Order: sequence, then structure tokens, then C-alpha cells
Amino acid sequence: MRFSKLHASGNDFVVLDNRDGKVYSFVNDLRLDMKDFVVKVCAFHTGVGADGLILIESPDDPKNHFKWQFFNSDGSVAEMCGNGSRCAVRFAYERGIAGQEVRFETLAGIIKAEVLEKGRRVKVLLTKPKDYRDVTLDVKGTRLEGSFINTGVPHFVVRVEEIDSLDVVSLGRAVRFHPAFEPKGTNVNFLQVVGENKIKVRTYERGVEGETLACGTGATACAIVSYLKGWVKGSPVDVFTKGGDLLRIHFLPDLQEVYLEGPVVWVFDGELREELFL
Ligand SMILES: N[C@H](CCC[C@H](N)C(=O)O)C(=O)O
Repeated sequence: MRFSKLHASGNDFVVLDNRDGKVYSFVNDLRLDMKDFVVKVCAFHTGVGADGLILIESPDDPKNHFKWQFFNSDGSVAEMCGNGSRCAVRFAYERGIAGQEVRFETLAGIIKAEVLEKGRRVKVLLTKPKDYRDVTLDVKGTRLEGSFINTGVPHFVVRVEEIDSLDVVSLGRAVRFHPAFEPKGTNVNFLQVVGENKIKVRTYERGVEGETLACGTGATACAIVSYLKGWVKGSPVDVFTKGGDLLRIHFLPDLQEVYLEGPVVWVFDGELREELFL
């Protein structure tokens, strides 16, 4: 079973072309369910290793170039993924599934994207931010005065003065499973303002259950909350990620359009063998 490995600022994904349903046949023939398949493929050391897995499928509406199924590395399905979108768009562009302007179907709605620099950069029009509200939590003896916002998936965002020494995993896990966000939980983002229209972000990701090197919808959530709070002046906001890459968030003043832009790397192509699943 052919697969490709791509990463967007260190948020890494296994991408498979399932337009002919071959992945489902492969999984069924091995008497697996998709969750088992995803967990085994995304496992570091024993599998390929990735934060998530993306199936590229034929679109329901022929006006769109493709549909995707997005899975976190724990096998859970997420409505959207900003960095995963950038990888999926690069994959579709290079495989001739789409041209420079791309439209694809996700559980969060139709996502439009633009291929830049022959796919080495991708700019994605995300879903309109929604459900914005302030949220104060007491976790592990710490009061977190933050905000909640949905930028395709749910995000809790809190500003801190010093981000590098923060125990993101411990605090992140406590917030991710906090009753305030039941039943589906939330991604957890910490941001530090590091310049005019520049922020640094670290993210504990739902479904990866750990800190990732970048989170596209998380970076966007932090940029939008920073704008709404007046911590930055406006678009574009540069987001420095844990992995060191810079993501650029563009948006209209009324937030009717929000774009995530950044680099994409196509790492390698490979072949999944059945023995991985025995
Ligand atoms: N783990 C997220 C989905 C992926 C989000 C992140 N990788 C991004 O780039 O937006 C969730 O379950 O909400």
C-alpha cells in the first residue's frame, strides 16, 4: 500500500490516495478497523510515525477537487486540520488532482487553498472562526484566564509572559480533558507576544495527546484571539512555532476571511507492508 509522508512546519502526516477505495479494501482484507490501521501507521518506532493520517478521496460534488478523511494519530477523526490541509493540497497539486487553486471537502466544510512556489508553500482559507468566548480555568493550582474559539476544530488559548519554560504537556493535558470542554475536548494553546504582530505559540494537540511542533488551526486561533484582545494590531500576524517555522495568518478586519500560510515539505514515499498489521 503506497503512502507519502509530508510535514507542514513539523506537523507531520501520512497521506494515502484512496480515490479508488484501495485503502479501505486493504484495511478490510486485514480484518482491521480504520482506528487500528491509523494508530499502527502513525506510531513512532513501530510504524511510519506521524501526527495524523489523511485519505484523499473523490469529491461528493464534482465542483471540488477531492474530499478527505482526517485522522489524528490516536485514530480519532477531526473535523479539520490546518497543517494537514497544507499537506493534502501539496499532494493533490503534485499528483495532478488539482491545479494552483484547490477546493476540497472536509467535515468542517469546503476548504479553498492556493498553491505557492510549486507547492513548497500553501495558503489555506480556513473556516470562519466561531464560538469565541472568554474562559477562566483553575488547573493544577494555576488560574488560566483564556479564551475559547473554533477555527475548524476547538481551541483554548491563553497568553503567558514566558512560554519556553512552560510545562505544556502537563498543563495542556489538564485543560484538554477539563469538564468545561466535554464531551469532545479541545486543543490547548499557549501564546507569548514577542513583537508587533508577532507571537510565539506552543500547542498541546487533541488526538495526538502531546505537544506538536506546529498546529495550524491553533496558530490561527492564537492570532485571532490576540487581534480581538488588541495584543496585536492586525493582519498579517506572524506565528513562531515550537519547531521554529514561521506561519503567517492573514485575515480581514471583520474576520470573514482567515488564511493560514506556510511551508510544506514532501519527505518521502513508501510502501506499507501487511506484516505491520499482523
Ligand atoms: N488534533 C486536532 C486536529 C488537527 C489540528 C492541527 N494539526 C492543525 O494543524 O490544525 C484536533 O483533533 O482538533
